[in-house]
Amino acid sequence: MSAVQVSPLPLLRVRGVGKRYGDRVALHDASFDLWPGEVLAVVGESGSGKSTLLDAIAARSRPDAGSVQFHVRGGGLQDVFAMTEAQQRLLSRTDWGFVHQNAADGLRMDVSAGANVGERLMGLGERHYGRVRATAADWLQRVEIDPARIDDTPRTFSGGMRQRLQIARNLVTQPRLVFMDEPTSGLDVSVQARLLDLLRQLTRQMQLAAIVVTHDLAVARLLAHRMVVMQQGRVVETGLTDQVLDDPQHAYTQLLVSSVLQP
Ligand SMILES: Nc1ncnc2c1ncn2[C@@H]1O[C@H](COP(=O)(O)OP(=O)(O)OP(=O)(O)O)[C@@H](O)[C@H]1O
Repeated sequence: MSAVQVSPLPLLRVRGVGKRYGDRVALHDASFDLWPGEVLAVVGESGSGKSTLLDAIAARSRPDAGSVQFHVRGGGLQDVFAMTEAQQRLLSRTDWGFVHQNAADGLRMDVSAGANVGERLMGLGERHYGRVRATAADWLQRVEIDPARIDDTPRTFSGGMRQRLQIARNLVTQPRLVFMDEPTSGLDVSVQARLLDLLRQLTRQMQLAAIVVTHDLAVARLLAHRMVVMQQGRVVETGLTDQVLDDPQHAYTQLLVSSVLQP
């Protein structure tokens, strides 16, 4: 499985990104490129710096070192941290999506499923109620939620449905890049499998680039073209997913892979 690289410029360029919390180095010198339509998994054990990396790249927290550049529509690579807050917010509402591990963090729990999806469209200036509702109903269907539930709030949804609704809310604006933080963990195994299938299908159909943080190598295997392995805040190995998983080079990756094979 390899990504199609049609653009001469990456969608995202991460260089030397680092972050400390007091004396603790949470992230050190992370660098990689992400290409349009490419899914990249970030794997590593708990505390290895995966979420710190994701939050820094998604401009949710400012790194202490390094740069993150995004290929904006109709422009070149632009330094995300040189943008104004308003520009960053616009990116988050349009070209970027963020799928949280806990769906409640990415949804408005007290408004209807339809409004959760439609709200992002309205944020982009769509004012026609009929169109917003029709698009929301269409997206509910795409994520396998019965459109008859459009007026129900996510509080009445199961964990898997909430996560699918969060995905619909993020994808309705046709973003080019979606950040996902452990999108399937905390769900039953059968629900996880269905969600993974859906994510795989949607990322392919929409030619969506994604950065998926996961501690689960099976998630990386199924979703990602390429992967980054982190240990103690450092990227210790990167490569095509199948290559890294079938022939890990770094001792830590070998340990991760063998611990899955021999539970
Ligand atoms: N707000 C914070 N204040 C202090 N230390 C932090 C903070 N956030 C993270 N850390 C530390 O930074 C390191 C990396 O944490 P991070 O959450 O990025 O790891 P992770 O790989 O995402 O772990 P997990 O899979 O458990 O979420 C850890 O040592 C953690 O204790």
